[in-house]
Amino acid sequence: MADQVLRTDGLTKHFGGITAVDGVSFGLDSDECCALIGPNGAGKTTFFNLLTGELEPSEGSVEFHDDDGWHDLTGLAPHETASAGLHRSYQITNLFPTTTVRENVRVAAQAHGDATTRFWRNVGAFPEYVDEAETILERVGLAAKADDIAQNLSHGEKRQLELGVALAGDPDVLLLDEPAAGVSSESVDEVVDLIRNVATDHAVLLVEHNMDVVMDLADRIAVLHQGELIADGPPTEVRDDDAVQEAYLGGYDPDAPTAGDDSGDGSGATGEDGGGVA
Ligand SMILES: Nc1ncnc2c1ncn2[C@@H]1O[C@H](COP(=O)(O)OP(=O)(O)OP(=O)(O)O)[C@@H](O)[C@H]1O
Repeated sequence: MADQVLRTDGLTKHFGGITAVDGVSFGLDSDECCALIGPNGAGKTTFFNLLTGELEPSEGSVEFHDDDGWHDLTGLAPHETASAGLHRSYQITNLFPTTTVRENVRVAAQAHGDATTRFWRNVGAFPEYVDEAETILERVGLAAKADDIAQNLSHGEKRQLELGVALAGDPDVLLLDEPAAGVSSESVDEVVDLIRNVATDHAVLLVEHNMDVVMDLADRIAVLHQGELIADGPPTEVRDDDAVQEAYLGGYDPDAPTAGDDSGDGSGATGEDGGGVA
């Protein structure tokens, strides 16, 4: 078994009277693709925000492991957790819409590199970041679109680019927030293949409502419900867990025909085509 790269201990976040994340102790191995699932309001986004430092925990800790051992990330700012090796893609697109595909990745690479405060200046002076961008675009399947303007990409391609942006700076851990959300059913397989590829050399923690994607990709599933981790284990075991069925999956059947809108309403798990099953 690989070593852990990330762990939380008793991680908790209160918003006034609401406990969004409630004493979560969780670990992620360096070679693992783990899915974090749960109904709307379960605390998944808050948990991500606590990991990256976008929110400060009320209690508990976040630690990250590298060659020098464990480091306490609790309460660090997002740029500090990113420097440590924790990168995130967002549910809401986070691209520079009017610049090129290459430039989106180049800026991210340079922001994580030494020239942090100069990332808009003089591209020619930093060819290594252009090279890094080219390599990443190759990997995410967008090399042929490098000169396209980001806002002109299809939705699926924007998801590929977001993954490319998250890969810039060579993180150890990728946190992916609904990477298949809004992607048409024809393109979901491409996104799944891409994440599977990226997961071969990164630890991946993904939030995803599409249970077909989750069952396809995840080595392990962690389930949040009302801020608490109610299950954490192998996919089939978690899928068949009574508490998980009741809290979220509500009769999810991988073989059931699916129909309906592409996004689902997020209140329960969806099949590949977004057919509600809750
Ligand atoms: N900034 C905030 N202020 C107050 N309450 C918040 C804040 N952010 C989240 N919450 C509350 O915390 C709880 C967890 O929300 P969170 O967005 O983390 O859930 P989620 O599992 O990501 O949901 P979704 O699947 O809809 O994205 C919810 O009750 C939400 O209303």
